[in-house]
Order: sequence, then structure tokens, then C-alpha cells
Amino acid sequence: MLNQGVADELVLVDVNEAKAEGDAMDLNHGLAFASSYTKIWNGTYKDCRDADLVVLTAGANQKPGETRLDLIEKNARIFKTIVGQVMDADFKGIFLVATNPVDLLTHMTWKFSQLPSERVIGFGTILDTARLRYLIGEYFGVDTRNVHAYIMGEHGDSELPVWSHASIGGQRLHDLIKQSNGAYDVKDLDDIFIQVRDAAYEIINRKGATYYGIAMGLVRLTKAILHNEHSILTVSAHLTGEYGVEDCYIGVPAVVHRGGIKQVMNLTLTDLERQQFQQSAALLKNTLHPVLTKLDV
Ligand SMILES: NC(=O)C1=CN([C@@H]2O[C@H](COP(=O)(O)OP(=O)(O)OC[C@H]3O[C@@H](n4cnc5c(N)ncnc54)[C@H](O)[C@@H]3O)[C@@H](O)[C@H]2O)C=CC1
Ligand SMILES: CC(=O)C(=O)O
Repeated sequence: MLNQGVADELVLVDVNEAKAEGDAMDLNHGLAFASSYTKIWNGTYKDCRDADLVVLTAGANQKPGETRLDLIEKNARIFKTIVGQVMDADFKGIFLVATNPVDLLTHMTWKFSQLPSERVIGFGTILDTARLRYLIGEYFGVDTRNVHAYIMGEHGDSELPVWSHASIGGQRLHDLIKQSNGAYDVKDLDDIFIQVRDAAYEIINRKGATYYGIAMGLVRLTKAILHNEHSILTVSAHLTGEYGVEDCYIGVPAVVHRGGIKQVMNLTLTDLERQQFQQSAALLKNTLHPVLTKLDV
């Protein structure tokens, strides 16, 4: 955020106040090398009163072998306290949720805050989509930024690749493979997807947590919101019938602007993709409802 000069002010709030203070000091020491000035301090929930955006990254992360869904109860309790305190500060902005399981915690943030759903946004499958674009770029030997492809569904094990809409430089991936005289094989796409789906596990096994992709992705989404970009990103949005799914926060391509989520893109999926998407939504809903009941939401 600091490097890219995205915001005028950045407040860090953490239950571990010393950590937030240390982070603020450390970041301020980078200001001399930044492209523009950002006012940075460690604060309290009261500082959320006139914030445009509150980014929620607090809570437990996965330990090796844990799934994202395993974190739900622990992080739901943390979110109930945090969102309550932010709303008590008379917050009128947009929530952006990154903590896992991100789709479920976005849904809870929406419930706890009672804000309109377009102003509660989850990080969704933005990172998975970036991982997919990177791996496709490597496979075909092109710049990842020229690859268009989406991961949709849960940010987790039930997500799916939308191969039917994947393209490079305007050419559909399936056509590119067909015309390649065997240079590329459609079967390799399965391996690419598995690498995407399991990427977080692989990184967590090696270094304990993922840092850089998520950070750059969160800055990208923050910019799209604060700068009113109308960018299409695979956020976790609240569906009310799109893709045959009702009342579920889940990763879908959507137009993001200063007001939050402007519009969910309604892609024509293949029968298999639609079925996989609906199964992913069903898994999320079945996991969410017992926790909502337990927390009396
Ligand atoms: N959506 C995505 O694509 C990604 C999500 N994540 C998720 O982000 C979350 C954070 O991960 P890390 O930054 O690696 O963890 P971390 O452990 O480094 O940071 C979490 C912070 O939350 C704070 N915290 C804990 N309880 C709190 C409370 N009640 N109030 C305020 N602060 C509290 C901790 O003191 C700590 O500073 C995890 O759930 C992780 O799975 C991480 C990477 C990607
Ligand atoms: C931790 C996590 O959710 C990720 O890196 O995808």
C-alpha cells in the first residue's frame, strides 16, 4: 500500500497492540523511499469512523495440513467482536475481508454489520486467479498479464477453473491447444489446476504462511475500490440467483468500483462448470449455517 501510494492514511489495528505499533514504526521508516506520502499509525477501532475502507486480515491462519474451512469457528468469533466494534464507531465505508475461510467470513461480516451486500466484499478467488494466470503464462510462454482466465467458487478445495472462458491474447485456450500440432496437451490443464488449488498448502509447508501474492492482490483490489476503477476481479460477492445460487458469498468475476461491488458478471458456463460451481456453493452454505446458529446470528 505504501509503495504504491494507494491511500492518504493507513491505520493498523491489532489485538497485539505492540505488533501494530512496531509495524507502524517499521513502515514509517520506509516513507523516505516511497513515491508519495502516506500517514501511517497504529490506532483503535474508533479510527474506523471516517475510514473509506476497512480491510479485515485478523485471525488465525492455516497450520500445515489444515484446510481453510477448519478455521471457521475460531475466526467467526474473532470477527463478531471486530465487526461489532467497527460498526460501533459509526463506520460508513466498505469492508474488504481476507481472513479465511474468506467466503464464510465475508458472509458473517455482512450479517454482523448489516451493511448493504455490495459494501461487504471478500477477497474471493483473486489470488487463485492470479496463480492460474501465472501458471498458464509459464506453460504457454507468454506474459501472465496477457492471460485471461478465472478461478470461481470457494477460495478453497472446492474451487473450479473456468476453462471455457480462458484465453490468451484474444484466442481461446482450447483453440490454441488444438492448433498447436501437439505442442500443448489439454490434459496438462488438469495439472495446472491442481497446482493452483494446492498452492497455499505447498507454500505453508515451506514457509508457514503466504505473504506476497495476497499482499499485492489486496492492494490491487483496494486500488480498484478507492480509485473507482470499475475493474473486473474475482471477488467473493453475495449471490441472489446468479448461476442458480441463492444467498451465498462466493468467488465470481464482478465489476468493482467506489461503491463496492457494482455488478456480478453472469458468464455462460458449461454444464460441468455450472454443476461444480453449485456444488462449491452448497458446501459453503452447509458449513456456514451451523456456525451461524451456534453464534446466534
Ligand atoms: N484470502 C486469501 O487469499 C488469503 C487469506 N489469508 C488469511 O489471512 C488471515 C491472516 O493470516 P496471516 O496474516 O498469515 O496471519 P498472522 O498470524 O500473521 O496475522 C494475524 C493477525 O491477526 C491478529 N489478531 C488475532 N486475533 C485478533 C483479534 N481478535 N483482533 C484483532 N487482531 C487479531 C494477530 O495478532 C495477528 O497480528 C488467515 O486467516 C489466513 O488464512 C492469508 C493469505 C491469503
Ligand atoms: C492462505 C491462502 O488462503 C492462500 O494463500 O491462498
